[in-house]
Amino acid sequence: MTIQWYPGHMAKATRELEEYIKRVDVVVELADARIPEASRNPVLNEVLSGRPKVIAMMKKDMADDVVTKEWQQHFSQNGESVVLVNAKHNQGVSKLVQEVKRLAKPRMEALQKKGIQNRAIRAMIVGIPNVGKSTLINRLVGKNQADTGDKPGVTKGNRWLKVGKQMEVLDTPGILWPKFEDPEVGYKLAITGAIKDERLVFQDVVLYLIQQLHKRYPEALEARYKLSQLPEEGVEIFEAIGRKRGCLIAGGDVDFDKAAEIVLRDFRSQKLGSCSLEAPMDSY
Ligand SMILES: Nc1nc2c(ncn2[C@@H]2O[C@H](COP(=O)(O)OP(=O)(O)OP(=O)(O)O)[C@@H](O)[C@H]2O)c(=O)[nH]1
Repeated sequence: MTIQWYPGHMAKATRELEEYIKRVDVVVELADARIPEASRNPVLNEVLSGRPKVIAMMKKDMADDVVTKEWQQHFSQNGESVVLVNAKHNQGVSKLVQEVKRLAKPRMEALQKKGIQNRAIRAMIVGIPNVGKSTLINRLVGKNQADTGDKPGVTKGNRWLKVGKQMEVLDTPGILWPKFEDPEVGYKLAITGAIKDERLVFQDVVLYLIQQLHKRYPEALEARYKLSQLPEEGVEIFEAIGRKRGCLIAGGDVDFDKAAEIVLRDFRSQKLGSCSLEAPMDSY
């Protein structure tokens, strides 16, 4: 496993995040619904400075509904506020706005008592790379405002984008660096596209994906690759997929890089269905 994390980088990102959080009333933490645990960073809760937070489980359309419900319950039981979102198709977005307003209420009432009237609620979006931060911000603010922000020369970093009349969102989403001392977390982040699938470990990443699919969704593997009986070991399934798809090198051996590309592409484009890669307690 050669995917590595650079602690200096993370410390800097965390300090920046802390500064931004001081300016907001509510934090919206984006998690990938397929890997709700692996896509979050526990450091966030330590730098909230008392700000309320809602977890938006993004890409809910790509995850297994049953498992997502389990996660929702799990987070709720831990006292976390959760909303399921599919920003691509604008589902759950208004619910998220309602939840931000609900969570902000005590802070807004406190401001009113201090004589600060009619200040919009300020929210910040944070999440790991590729989790859907920009897509959500575009949904929240509407295309026009976001487009303006994209023009060269427009100063970014301190601007608030309007979300209706009562809410604003910081134009710079916070990058929440994933934390992965655990190699499995690294694999999950590579599979979902949060970190680059480095060539060196590419086959390992996809082998892990195949093992997870074998454990959780064997019928999806069988159907997609027309394998009437799945071999027992992940590496054998990997090889069988390669043969079925004609990924061969001279001498008739399987070209695992090519087979890996196919499986990863199929997973990311949901050709294998809506699959979750982790469940609370992992009771599978
Ligand atoms: N299916 C699905 N795709 C989504 C959803 N939200 C975002 N995406 C897709 O995920 C990809 C990444 O989305 P972005 O909004 O660019 O993610 P980001 O967090 O801003 O990414 P970085 O700028 O790399 O940090 C894009 O291809 C989006 O179309 C969703 O709810 N469902």
